[in-house]
Amino acid sequence: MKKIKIADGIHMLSMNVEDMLFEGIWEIANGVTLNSYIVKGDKTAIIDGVIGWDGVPETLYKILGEIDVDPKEIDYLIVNHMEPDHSGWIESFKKINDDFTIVCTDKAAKLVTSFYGDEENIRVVKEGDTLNLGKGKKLSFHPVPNVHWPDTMYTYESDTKTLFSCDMYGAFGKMDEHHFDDEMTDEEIEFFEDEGIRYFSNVMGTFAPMVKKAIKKSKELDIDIIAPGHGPIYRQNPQKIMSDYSRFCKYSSGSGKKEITILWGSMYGMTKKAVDFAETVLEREGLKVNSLEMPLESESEMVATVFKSAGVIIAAPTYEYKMFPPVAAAIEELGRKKITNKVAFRFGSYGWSGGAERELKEIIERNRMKWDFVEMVEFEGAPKSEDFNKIEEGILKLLENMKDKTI
Ligand SMILES: Cc1cc2nc3c(=O)[nH]c(=O)nc-3n(C[C@H](O)[C@H](O)[C@H](O)COP(=O)(O)O)c2cc1C
Repeated sequence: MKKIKIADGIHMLSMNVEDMLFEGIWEIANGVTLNSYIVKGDKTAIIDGVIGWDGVPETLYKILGEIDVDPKEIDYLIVNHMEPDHSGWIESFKKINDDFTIVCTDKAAKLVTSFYGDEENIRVVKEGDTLNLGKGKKLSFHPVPNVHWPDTMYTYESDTKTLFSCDMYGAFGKMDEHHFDDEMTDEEIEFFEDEGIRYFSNVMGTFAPMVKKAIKKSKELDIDIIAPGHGPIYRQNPQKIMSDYSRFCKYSSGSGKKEITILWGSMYGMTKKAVDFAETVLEREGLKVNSLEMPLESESEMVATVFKSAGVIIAAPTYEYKMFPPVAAAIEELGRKKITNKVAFRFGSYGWSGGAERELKEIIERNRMKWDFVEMVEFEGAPKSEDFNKIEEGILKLLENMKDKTI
């Protein structure tokens, strides 16, 4: 765990986490940070904690000592969001300090009690409530429900104009030496933008309508610094992460980069022959192609890659009268993440009956995904030259339809 000074009286405590599945599902190939914040006036508040994946709370208490904060003298725990990656240390904290007040929304208060037992000292806050810590440090609270649980809120510090945004404006990706946007190289900025896409699509995407409202709410505050619960701090250009998040909301509802993702699977290489052909057509047309072979690709990467692409090709054969299961499961997952309105094209091989196409339509319909497919191509066994012609036609039509979706 590291301590990073943000301003007089405000520190970030940050730790890198790797080799685990985020939310028990998402492979985090490049790790993730958990950020906690200390605001010290006459009184001391800790905004979100970190769970015990790195010897926390012991490492947390040690590092607090290094910035002259005695954990026993922390007055307020500001719980922006009760998800245990931020609040999981409260139980240990209670063992060393029995005189503190938890500050949170009414929905979080209920969760604090059900997760960590009856708490007497909870101060429930509503929109605009304030907490004066002294020495110019004044916090205000701004609920942003369903970003990403119902309990979530922003905490804003008016002296330094810092927004502690918790999961909002977060990104995957561990931080090494650089923690602020102005310290980062262009490569690091790009890295965190990509990791932001992966984080958003995996964790926040389902809640895109509420994220839009939260962006609006943050724009109403006078912000110099955005300090999220995961990922870098934005102090040079906090507008960047706000506009990135606005764009990510648009990816959720069908727009994307000028890229095509081919989401495919093949048992004996028949559909793969057509995938290889599609790739040559797309390369000829100058498109960036992301090829995701299922089930070899991680779910995290699959969701993120489809999410950010303006066009999608599904390539899968028939298997037991339905679609090849790993591809069908991937599309179900995209449906759960509410990735809607993509323009798409599908082709695949079958032996005698077909059935993949019917299941695909059923999944798209049931999940209300509203994907707009150009005419699908099914071929018997290996693809023949007339099948390749139809596939090429489908791709060219897809590229045409993609034009309005590319941002
Ligand atoms: C386990 C298994 C189940 C299959 N079920 C069906 C089926 O229900 N209907 C059908 O038309 N073809 C079925 N097939 C045939 C495949 O769709 C066909 O072999 C196709 O060419 C496979 O394409 P691929 O090599 O890209 O996987 C099945 C094949 C396998 C191996």
